[in-house]
Amino acid sequence: MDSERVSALRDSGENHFSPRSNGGSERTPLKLPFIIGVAGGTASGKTTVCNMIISQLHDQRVVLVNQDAFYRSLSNEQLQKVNEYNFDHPDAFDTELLLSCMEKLRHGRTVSIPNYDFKTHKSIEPGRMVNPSDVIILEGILVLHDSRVRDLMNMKIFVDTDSDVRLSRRIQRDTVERGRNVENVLDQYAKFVKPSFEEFILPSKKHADVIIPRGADNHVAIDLIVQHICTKLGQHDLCKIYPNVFVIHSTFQVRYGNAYACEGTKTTKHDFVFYADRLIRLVVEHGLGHLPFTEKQIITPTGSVYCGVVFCKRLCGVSVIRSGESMENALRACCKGIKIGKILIHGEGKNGRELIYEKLPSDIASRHVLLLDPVLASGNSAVKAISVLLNKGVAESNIIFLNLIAAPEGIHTVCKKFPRLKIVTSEIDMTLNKDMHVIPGMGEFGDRYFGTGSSQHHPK
Ligand SMILES: Nc1ncnc2c1ncn2[C@@H]1O[C@H](COP(=O)(O)OP(=O)(O)O)[C@@H](O)[C@H]1O
Ligand SMILES: Nc1ccn([C@@H]2O[C@H](COP(=O)(O)O)[C@@H](O)[C@H]2O)c(=O)n1
Ligand SMILES: [Mg+2]
Repeated sequence: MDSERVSALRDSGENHFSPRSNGGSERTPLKLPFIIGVAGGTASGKTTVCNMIISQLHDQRVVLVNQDAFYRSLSNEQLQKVNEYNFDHPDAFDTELLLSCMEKLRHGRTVSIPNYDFKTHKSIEPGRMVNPSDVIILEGILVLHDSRVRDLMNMKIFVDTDSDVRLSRRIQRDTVERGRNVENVLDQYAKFVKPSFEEFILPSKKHADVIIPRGADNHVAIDLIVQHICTKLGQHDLCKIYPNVFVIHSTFQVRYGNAYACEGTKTTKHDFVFYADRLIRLVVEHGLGHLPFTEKQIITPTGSVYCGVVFCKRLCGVSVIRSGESMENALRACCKGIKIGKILIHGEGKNGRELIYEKLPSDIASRHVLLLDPVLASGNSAVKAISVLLNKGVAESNIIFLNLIAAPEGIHTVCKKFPRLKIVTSEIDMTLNKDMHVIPGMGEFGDRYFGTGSSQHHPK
């Protein structure tokens, strides 16, 4: 399999099936599925965690593929000495077959996945027919071990459960479900399971994007993962429709910050400001990366030549009062001496927006503008603010609109009207509620950031 090509496709954001696929066994792979790998030691709760994720992704088409299905069948000779066979070694699996099945599923083809019997140690015919889906979860002790398998994944998870807990669960499970006795389980554990865990499984943890301590008991981690998958499935579509929408790379730092900033009653004003400021800084840095630049060579103190870049100097920030003012400090910290203008817009509901106040640099028409507003909801205020800038002579393509959270409705509104402007955000949320608030959202951002109003601890 050509893993370089796989990475290139993924990096270009080419992902996921169309929700309007034909539903048959051969689907048009307009987009590639979102592939999640779930590894961890035996009985760590991998299967249980996957089933919880699947049940929470109720409105997505999800399929679970178990690495166990790709165990090689034992020959009669091997069966005679089954107690000497290491089922925890990478060679126990037919990884070529796993890769070929995954590649077919990834390209929208139905595949037959073998059925494995833990009592007879053999594959049994017929296999299980698996249809392609929007999300494919590949689960097993060694799914993060082989780099070719890892390269297929958009998200890598390691379920990290205490080894004593795992051993006691394994005894329980294997004596009840896999036809073993306690002595077999303990012998196999000491001879193969534990040493292979240390040699192959534990080292693969470093490849994980997310580590789930305590497995299925960790509801917070599972909720975050489900939210991330939902966001990714929605986000990629919008980024494909509007190539000028950029969602900053969703590291766990970003999700961590968003989790705190979005949390309602438990996050104090102080914590909210801390996490919001971190996210704002990331968005501002990312937004600045979209400015035009020229290359510049300099001589370093060691006399070496360094080839760097110089960004366009004619810049200004414009904050939409009041929430947008929370982003000014981060912009000032990144661009020394930057001019900052302000716009105040009034009006709620469907009756349009009114410009109340503006103070903008007199030469704004010749500048690149970073428009600051942390929440893009319906997009009506943004449209008004952008129109003010355009009326002042700013070129649409010279505007970069920075926000922390954007609703799909706001993105549609802004991007349809202003296709040349860029939007940089840290997260595209699910939708707007009837009060035009972003869901799940952060509540009243200005009140929470500046510590005013009754909603600071009870966001709507
Ligand atoms: N959080 C948990 N609490 C109690 N029992 C659990 C928990 N997670 C898993 N189990 C049980 O432990 C056993 C192993 O879990 P499983 O999900 O099959 O692990 P794995 O797929 O990692 O081998 C199963 O019998 C399962 O029901
Ligand atoms: N015939 C077999 C095949 C595998 N095993 C053990 O299963 C474990 C992997 O499955 P989990 O659900 O626990 O992840 C692995 O540790 C093998 O030792 C087996 O006992 N017999
Ligand atoms: Mg399992």
